[in-house]
Amino acid sequence: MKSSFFNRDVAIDLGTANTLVAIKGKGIVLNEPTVVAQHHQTGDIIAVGYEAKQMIGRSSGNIDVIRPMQEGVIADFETTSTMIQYFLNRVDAKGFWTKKPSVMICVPSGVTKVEKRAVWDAGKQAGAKDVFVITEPLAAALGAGLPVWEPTGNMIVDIGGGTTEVAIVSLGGLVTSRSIRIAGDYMDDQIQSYIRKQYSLAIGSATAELLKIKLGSAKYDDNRDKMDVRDRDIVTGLPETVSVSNHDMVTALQDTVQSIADAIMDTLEASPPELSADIMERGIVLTGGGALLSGLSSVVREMTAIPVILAEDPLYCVVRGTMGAIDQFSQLKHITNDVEMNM
Ligand SMILES: Nc1ncnc2c1ncn2[C@@H]1O[C@H](COP(=O)(O)OP(=O)(O)OP(=O)(O)O)[C@@H](O)[C@H]1O
Repeated sequence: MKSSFFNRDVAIDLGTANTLVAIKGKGIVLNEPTVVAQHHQTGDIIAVGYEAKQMIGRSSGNIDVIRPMQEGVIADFETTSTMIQYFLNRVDAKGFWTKKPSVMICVPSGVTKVEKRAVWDAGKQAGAKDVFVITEPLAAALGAGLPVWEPTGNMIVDIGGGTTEVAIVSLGGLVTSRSIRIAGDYMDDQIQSYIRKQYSLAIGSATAELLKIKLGSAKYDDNRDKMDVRDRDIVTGLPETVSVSNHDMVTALQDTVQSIADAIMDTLEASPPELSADIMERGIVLTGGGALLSGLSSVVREMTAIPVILAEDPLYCVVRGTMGAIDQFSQLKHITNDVEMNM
């Protein structure tokens, strides 16, 4: 059923690590890191997105490089709001709409009413006609193509940058959900502290992320090459090169993987027996960038004894589902609080 509310529809996935913007009929038109660089004294915006991410760890005292979303919550209201406006204006500059668009923004499930309101204000200030807010697990489930409308339990596990959101969806709404602050950023932190402890080397978060993506896995993989990492030795203070192996990565990441499996089991235990029986049969669907960690699906399958399916294009499920929620808005607004409009 199509809604008549929207003219030139825009979907925004406001993620801890990345912000994506999609336009109906055009697809994803913007995909940038959720990072803003500001002048320390004046607060003027110097760079947003990729340009700002390059400045992390490299800026002078005059520039603050901020990640305004952290651990699934809006850590910096004003900067988040300015960033949304900046991204919308940038998309608008490409001339995608002549009339004011309607915007559906996806936010982490942990955000408060006040934070939702701030997001809503930002959309309005950027020139949106109507602003709608949807919570992340529902968007992820829609984007992964789960049959959310059916009277059957579907489990979605969205492993993003700041949070892992585990939810059971049935009949168009979240029946039960859990959000833990253990996801991609936490994996990077674990890698940084492992390398510091094991090799006395202080590496930055960007290097840790690179190690995770290129060498990391949830289980040992002897086919992976080692990777040389050069940074500052914390004892001598001099530059040093160490050779990091896949075994190092698995050891560094094992607690994170265990925590994700525990969150899945806790959510299952809290769900009505009929729904958990559905999930045990149908399986768990993984979305989000963190789900791309090599071998994660099979390790979670071993730990939970439930089939695990990695969604197609896990990094794009949330924005795809946010766009899908626009089409299904008339249905959603009657049955769930996970989609709200015009606060
Ligand atoms: N191939 C990969 N292997 C492991 N991790 C990856 C891979 N590709 C991306 N990631 C990680 O995925 C995370 C970003 O995922 P995503 O864009 O889904 O998060 P987000 O939506 O911004 O965050 P959140 O959902 O917490 O708000 C980052 O931590 C990134 O390092």
